[in-house]
Amino acid sequence: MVLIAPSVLSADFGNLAEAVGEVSPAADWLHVDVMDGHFVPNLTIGPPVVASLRRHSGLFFDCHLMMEDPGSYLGAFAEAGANGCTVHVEVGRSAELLAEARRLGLQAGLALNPETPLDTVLPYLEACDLLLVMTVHPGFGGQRFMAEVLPKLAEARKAVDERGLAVRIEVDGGIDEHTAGLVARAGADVLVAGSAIFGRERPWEAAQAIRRAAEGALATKGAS
Ligand SMILES: O=C(CO)[C@@H](O)[C@H](O)COP(=O)(O)O
Repeated sequence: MVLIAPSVLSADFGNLAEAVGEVSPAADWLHVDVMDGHFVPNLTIGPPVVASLRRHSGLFFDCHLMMEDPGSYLGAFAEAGANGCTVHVEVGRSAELLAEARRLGLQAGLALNPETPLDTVLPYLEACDLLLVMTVHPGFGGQRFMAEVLPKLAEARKAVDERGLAVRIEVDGGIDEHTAGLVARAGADVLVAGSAIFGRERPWEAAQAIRRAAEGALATKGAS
């Protein structure tokens, strides 16, 4: 089953609760992009905004911490109502951060950038609930999908399945109704999309189109 996670990065920040409410019937999770201006050259939102949104939404909040020091904030995100927090393998201390996330009752995610080899996350798979394979360089919405990441995504799926793990594999960046089938076939089961949902006139329908494209590709894969 494929989960669709609209990314709030492309939503109207002045009207966030309404934007989230509008897309919710077609969303499984809400992807919350947290950027610190250091790990990535952009600044977005933090725990107070998550806490405010929590009062308006019952969705699973999937917080992607693009931060150099996520460990200092995991507790604040848990307190604010996050359900899952994903940290980047590139910042180090992965074992410690994943264990801390789980200790706080969060689903623990580990992300890797497009140029980061899969080997860097393999030692931590058992400590993860989610592996986030970035399909753009993190920091901004609306970038081009990097098809060169597809072999790494397929390798990640193979590693998770060979170990018999229930780790979800999420993709983020450039996902739309054209790329959804590619990533679903390569093994992704959580699809994050920002501009292809919130950037469209009818976000709810756009999310459904992405879901249909992913499920259609999986059905064809099953039949072939
Ligand atoms: O983490 C990020 C960007 O760093 C994302 O979650 C973006 O929000 C995805 O945006 P689109 O590529 O779907 O427009």
